Amino acid sequence: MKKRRMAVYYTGSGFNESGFFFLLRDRILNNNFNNKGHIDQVKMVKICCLGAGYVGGPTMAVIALKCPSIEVVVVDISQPRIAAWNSDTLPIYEPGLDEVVKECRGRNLFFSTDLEKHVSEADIIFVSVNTPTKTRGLGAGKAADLTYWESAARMIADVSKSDKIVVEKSTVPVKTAEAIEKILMHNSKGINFQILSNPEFLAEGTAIKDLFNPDRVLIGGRETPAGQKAIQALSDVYAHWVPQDRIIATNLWSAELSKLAANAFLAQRISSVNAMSALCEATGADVAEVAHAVGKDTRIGPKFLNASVGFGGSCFQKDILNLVYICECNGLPEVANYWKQVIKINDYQKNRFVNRVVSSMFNTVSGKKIAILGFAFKKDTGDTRETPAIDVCKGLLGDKAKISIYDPQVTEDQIQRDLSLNKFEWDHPVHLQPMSPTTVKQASVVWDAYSATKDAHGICILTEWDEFRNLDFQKIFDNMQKPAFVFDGRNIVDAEKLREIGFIVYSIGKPLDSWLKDMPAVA
Ligand SMILES: NC(=O)C1=CN([C@@H]2O[C@H](COP(=O)(O)OP(=O)(O)OC[C@H]3O[C@@H](n4cnc5c(N)ncnc54)[C@H](O)[C@@H]3O)[C@@H](O)[C@H]2O)C=CC1
Ligand SMILES: O=C(O)[C@H]1O[C@H](OP(=O)(O)OP(=O)(O)OC[C@H]2O[C@@H](n3ccc(=O)[nH]c3=O)[C@H](O)[C@@H]2O)[C@H](O)[C@@H](O)[C@@H]1O
Repeated sequence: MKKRRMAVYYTGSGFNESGFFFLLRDRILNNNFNNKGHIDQVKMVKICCLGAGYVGGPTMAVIALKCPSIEVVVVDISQPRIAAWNSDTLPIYEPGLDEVVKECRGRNLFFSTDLEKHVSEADIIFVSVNTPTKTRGLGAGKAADLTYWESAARMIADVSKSDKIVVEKSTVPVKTAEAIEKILMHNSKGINFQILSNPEFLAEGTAIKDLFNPDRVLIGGRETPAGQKAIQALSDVYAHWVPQDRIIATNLWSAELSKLAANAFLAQRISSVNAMSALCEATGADVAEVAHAVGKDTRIGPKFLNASVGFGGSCFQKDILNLVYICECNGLPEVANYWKQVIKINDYQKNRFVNRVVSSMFNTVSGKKIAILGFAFKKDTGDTRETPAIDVCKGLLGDKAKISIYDPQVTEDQIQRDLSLNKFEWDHPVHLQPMSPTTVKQASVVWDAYSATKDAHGICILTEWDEFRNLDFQKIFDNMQKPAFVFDGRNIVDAEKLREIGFIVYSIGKPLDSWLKDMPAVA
């Protein structure tokens, strides 16, 4: 069967476009034929990924682990990031990642800054670069900034000497593939490029687990024979470990839009439960009980219904803003406003939390020490992009609090940077961000929860790190100013036990402490 295909598509000194994808497919499946139809020495398929970040790094490490016959090179314009990937201290913290990288690095997984060499040698190029929210010009504050994507596409066009499959791994606006195609084809010198959309659904903190066992792998491509063959070639990579029924093929635009839709639906669930949490506090209902009862309906399901201080992370807000912009550009203002509301409720939830802290503490936190436990946007990651902790800290600093921050994975430098950067600046490659942002003097960063809480008037729990559940709260209470407050933005502490110790406790969406009931309404 494979011999016959090769005989049909292999055309002497070169390939037509279908021939390239068949050869690629055969190589992925590890059968290589020369032009006489004999098996050649195996020439490895080469994958190159542009962007060694939270997505590029773990995704490529798992492909390398699961496909030993494929050479995977991850390249980046940031030299320090590549140096870190080649060191014992990887640039991102992700459970299980060290083990995967250690097993493959130097075998069939490589990290390099030599973009042009590896792009020109690759058969499949993943592009996993930043797609931040635009801060200036048309669509500022909403549209995706495709600067990094465009420069990656131009470089691919410039250095390529052979046919390539170019895979959109970054989250991009619908129809980006069309723009990328234009850039690639314009300079193609007769080279055949096939663009695929293969959005990534991993969540940070569980990236390796998600990549090992994805709910689905989505591959969108052109509905032409060459497009379909490119889809097949990429599915063959994933088929090394992902069951066939979880690999979904669609057209390009469905794949691009599905990624934005999935993030919008997930964020919408959180805003829905957070909106309910405000009503629970007003009525005496308990949001955990409501979420449990609602989630028991199999049509709704139990996941992603934890009320919180607000969602964070690099993508939910960015991708919804992008979706809103696309709706507006397509003349759909009602649809745009519908999704905008998800962000508005998230902002409301963060403001509500800050107002609750300030109003509970006699309407001022000026000069008071507030301990911040957790700064990352969720547990098991050191990532702080768009973390609700930034807004909460800025809100408290705005009311002149002194804040003392502890997070097990986030460095002081990162926290200071986050508190001084302007909105959306954080989402550009690190080496292009402002070099030395001004230090926020009212904020200090310490290395354990007990130092953070010593002499504090209140504690805000902003990340659900497991270690915060098991703190010695009696010891903490003894070392705090009185009355001592705990504001639990993640509902992880046992409020009743803390009240027995003497704390005044606020938990999101739970019946209010009698102290808080008399406080002015918050919004
Ligand atoms: N972080 C996450 O959990 C997820 C992110 N995504 C999407 O994946 C994309 C990447 O996200 P992250 O990995 O989190 O970003 P990141 O900021 O961690 O990594 C992006 C990397 O691309 C590099 N880069 C920028 N321009 C480049 C170029 N022209 N050539 C080579 N490298 C270049 C940067 O230096 C940076 O290291 C974004 O579109 C994001 O929306 C999708 C799913 C999950
Ligand atoms: O495109 C992306 O970047 C990714 O965005 C999210 O992943 P991530 O942001 O890493 O983490 P999530 O677990 O989704 O949490 C996002 C935020 O929502 C919060 N959250 C989550 C769940 C919940 O019930 N309540 C809640 O407040 C988390 O604390 C966190 O701040 C999606 O879950 C991934 O599928 C997607 O690939």
